[in-house]
Parts: sequence; C-alpha cells; structure tokens
Amino acid sequence: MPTATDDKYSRGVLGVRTGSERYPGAAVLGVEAAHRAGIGMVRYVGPPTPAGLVLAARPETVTSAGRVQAWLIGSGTDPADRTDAETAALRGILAEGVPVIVDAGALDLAAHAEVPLIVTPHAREHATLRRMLGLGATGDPALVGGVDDPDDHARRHAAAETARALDGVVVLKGSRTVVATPDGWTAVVDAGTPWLATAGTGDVLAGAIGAVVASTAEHGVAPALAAAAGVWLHGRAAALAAAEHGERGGPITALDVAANLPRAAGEALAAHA
Ligand SMILES: NC(=O)C1=CN([C@@H]2O[C@H](COP(=O)(O)OP(=O)(O)OC[C@H]3O[C@@H](n4cnc5c(N)ncnc54)[C@H](OP(=O)(O)O)[C@@H]3O)[C@@H](O)[C@H]2O)[C@@H](O)CC1
Ligand SMILES: Nc1ncnc2c1ncn2[C@@H]1O[C@H](COP(=O)(O)OP(=O)(O)O)[C@@H](O)[C@H]1O
Repeated sequence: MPTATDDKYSRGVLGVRTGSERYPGAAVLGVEAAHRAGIGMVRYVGPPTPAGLVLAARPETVTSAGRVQAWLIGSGTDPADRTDAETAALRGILAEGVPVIVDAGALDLAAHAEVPLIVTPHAREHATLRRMLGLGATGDPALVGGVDDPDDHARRHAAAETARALDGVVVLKGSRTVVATPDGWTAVVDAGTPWLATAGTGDVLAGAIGAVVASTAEHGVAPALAAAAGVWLHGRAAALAAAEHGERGGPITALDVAANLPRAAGEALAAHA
C-alpha cells in the first residue's frame, strides 16, 4: 500500500518486453494488467506495432529505457519468429540481476538464467519446458492435471521438479494454478473461474504477477509469494468480473479481468487491515 513518502519509483517499475507483429495484443493486455494491479511505472520496450497499441491504450506507459525492479518477457511472442538481436536482448535481461517473469515464447530461454526467475507455463508449455530440461515424460495425463488429479498431487510434484531443475519459481497455469519453488514448496491457488478459459487471460496474469513482483522485490518479499499473490489477484478479478453477470457468472474477456484487478486488490487489502 502506498504511503505519504512514496513516489512512482519507490512503488516499483516493471520493464515489459512482450508482443510481436504476430501477437501485438498480448503486449497491450500485460501492460494493462500491470497498471491495474498497482505499480509505480511500466516501461515498455517492444516492436513498433505493439508499442503503438500499448501507448494508445495506456499513455501512462513509458517507452524509454531506464532502471526497473523486475522484467516481464515472452507473452505474445513465438521463438520461431525471434531474431538473433532479440534473443541477445532477452538474454541480457536474463543476466541483468532483477527478477524476470518469463512467459510463453521466451520459456525456451529460461534455463541457465542467473536471475530470480518466475516462469508461467500452461500445461503444454510446461511439457515442452520439461522436455528441454531433460525431465520426465509429459504425455502422462497426471502431469497435465485436471479431473484425474483432484488434489493436484501430480501437478505439484511435476511443477516442483521443474522448479528445481530451473532453479526458479514455476507458476503452472490451469483451472487451479500451482506455484512451486526449487526447494519443494508448493501452493495451489483456486481463486479463479472457468470463465477464465478465454484468449489473453494468461497475458493478463503475467502482467499482474509482474506488477506484484516489481512492487515488492525491494521489500524482501519472496518471488514465489509475490507470484502466488498475483495469481490470486488475477483469479479473484476474474471471479468478480464473471459475477457481474448473475449467480452463475457470465462471459468475461481478458480486459474485463484486468479491469477488476483494482477491486481484487482492494478486497485483499481490506482483509488484511
Ligand atoms: N491477443 C493476443 O495477442 C494473444 C496472444 N497470445 C499469445 O499467443 C502465443 C501462443 O500461445 P498459445 O498458448 O495460444 O499457443 P500454443 O501453446 O502454441 O498452443 C497452440 C495449441 O493449441 C491448439 N489449437 C489451436 N487451435 C485450436 C482449435 N481451434 N481447437 C483445438 N486446439 C487448437 C494447437 O493444436 P494444433 O493446431 O497444433 O493441432 C496447439 O496444440 C503466445 O505467445 C501467447 O502469449 C495468446 O495469449 C492469446 C491472445
Ligand atoms: N477452466 C479453467 N478454469 C479456471 N481458470 C482457467 C481455466 N482455463 C484457463 N484458466 C486460466 O486462464 C489463464 C489462461 O492462460 P493461457 O493458457 O496462457 O492463455 P492465453 O495464452 O490465451 O493468454 C490462466 O491463468 C489459467 O489458469
């Protein structure tokens, strides 16, 4: 919570390098979520098309380089389209020293990073990541999770194993989302709603986690706890958005989730007053 002595820098700055000519919208969604989740500043550095859309949607965003407390990379990108220069820039971010949230198309670069790392794969991306790390087969339905894994035992085990191999925090997305650390700690966050199963909500999640990590990194909050808080805010925001449509909820968009992040944050603050 901001105090009288805070300014935009002390509240945390998130650097965002996401989006591409193919998926420009993902950049808009992540930046929107970061602003809505409570952050001092977002610095966006990405290709021209997403950069233009980001500024049109959120003129608050700063597009010049500068110091950040955390980075978000990968949402809305495909490694097959990545240039050598872009790979070098991402590797630079992964060596800079501040925590990095690695999503979607940057997950292939996550191994060997020397910074505090939070990766945010969905089940298919998790399977690919595990293959890259030389970990066990992912065709096993138990590793994908779902109905056959009601207490998320297999997903928690697999996520912790991946976290250990990566030496980073794993946020394994799904109908319930598992957060796992290299030392074997796991948490399952069940704040969401099946209405979240719609395009772009993962990009919003990455932005929300980025905001919480950037705003807490210099206050000694462990990245895994910040990530779990981001997952809760995202799920709760989705539940609030869906509940606006009646008792059984109703359709929501990724931007609806972002728009409800302030209400979810307000609820969390009130509960801990
Ligand atoms: N607004 C934006 O900019 C958004 C951008 N986004 C960005 O997109 C990028 C890719 O992320 P992703 O998770 O969507 O793709 P990915 O993990 O490669 O999985 C593809 C799998 O889906 C399957 N599949 C496809 N169509 C199907 C169908 N009709 N019915 C059934 N299955 C179908 C397909 O199967 P196949 O067609 O191969 O049989 C394959 O297995 C990522 O950078 C993300 O950030 C998204 O967040 C959305 C909003
Ligand atoms: N059936 C579901 N119930 C609850 N949450 C879900 C469900 N399906 C997906 N989600 C959540 O929605 C988000 C989807 O993210 P992701 O798969 O990366 O989609 P996208 O790439 O379109 O952004 C994740 O936060 C995930 O946990």
